[in-house]
Amino acid sequence: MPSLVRDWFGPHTSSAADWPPDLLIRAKGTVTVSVVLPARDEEGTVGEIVSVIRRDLVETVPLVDEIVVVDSRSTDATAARAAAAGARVVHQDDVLPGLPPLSGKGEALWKGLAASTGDIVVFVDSDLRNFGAHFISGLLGPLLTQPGTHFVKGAYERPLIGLDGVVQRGAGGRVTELVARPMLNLYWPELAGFIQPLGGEYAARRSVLEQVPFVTEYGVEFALLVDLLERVGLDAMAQVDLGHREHSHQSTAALGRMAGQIMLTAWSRLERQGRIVASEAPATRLLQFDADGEANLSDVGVAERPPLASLINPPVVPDVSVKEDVA
Ligand SMILES: O=c1ccn([C@@H]2O[C@H](COP(=O)(O)OP(=O)(O)O[C@H]3O[C@H](CO)[C@@H](O)[C@H](O)[C@H]3O)[C@@H](O)[C@H]2O)c(=O)[nH]1
Ligand SMILES: O=C(O)[C@H](O)COP(=O)(O)O
Repeated sequence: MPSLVRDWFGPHTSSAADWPPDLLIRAKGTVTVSVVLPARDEEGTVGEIVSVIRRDLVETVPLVDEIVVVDSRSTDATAARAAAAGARVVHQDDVLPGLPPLSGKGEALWKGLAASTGDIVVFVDSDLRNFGAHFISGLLGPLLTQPGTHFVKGAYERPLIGLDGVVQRGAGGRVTELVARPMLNLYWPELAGFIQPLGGEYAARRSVLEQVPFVTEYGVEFALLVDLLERVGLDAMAQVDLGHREHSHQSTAALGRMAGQIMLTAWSRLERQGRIVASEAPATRLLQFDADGEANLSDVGVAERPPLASLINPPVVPDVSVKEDVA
């Protein structure tokens, strides 16, 4: 391991087993904790996740003060299932309704940050199939016990589970391995020690989350790592091993679009940091061919919400980059 990463990795990597809830409840004091779950068409999993959080981390040990599900334009029973399980459900486009709506996961998280109140915010995906309370207590450990830690990312083994149910251990996280990890190593090698840079489970202090922009769509995790490195420094960032993680896999074509969004996000940070001077902006169109040779054109452009703290004093108009029209 390069020494820069090795020096960070040991002292900043722990395991969920190091942070049992009954130890954390003593450290919590008056600090409040929100769990925010972005959810687009997750009726099959969101209710169970919310139920486990309520049972284990609200009723058994009062570690979590608020559970907010951000319904991200679902067309199924996601909102009803989440509400029935005891979450407060907000609809993505109803939060800060004066702003023009943007789309995707990053928008759902930013709206979730705006709609929640906890001093610490834990983000958890709603499509997890093996969720346990340790996902949340593990992420809270360093934040509740170490004042200098501001951001904690989950790490795990990620299987790839085929439609036939065959499990390939360690083969999940295809965009992580083929795009995000190489990009981080090339341009932000300090971040190379994060085992799962794109994982959807992470927690941070509100005071810090409100100071950084949120990229929309699937650019949000990559941008948060790069922007938080700049804002709080590597020493304030940590990771916790949460065991293994199973989720719903997207198709290869959908992951191609995710990869495009992440590449554009990386490009935006390189440009902002003055490390590339481009003669023209990259295209945001992605042309993909299916098995029958049919061409499909998508827009993989990402937009950006400004730091939430900047909205307290208007201008209320967000810093939104306009997506290219692919029609
Ligand atoms: O428009 C959207 C798209 C997704 N989601 C939710 O976001 C979570 C993650 O989305 P998913 O489509 O399952 O992403 P993955 O294929 O699992 O992508 C991985 O990589 C992404 C890019 O970093 C991360 O955002 C994800 O959290 C991470 O799991 C799920 O709860 C979704 O319901 C929304 O709320 N709105
Ligand atoms: O994080 C990733 O790389 C993407 O979510 C893809 O994950 P998967 O290969 O496990 O579907």
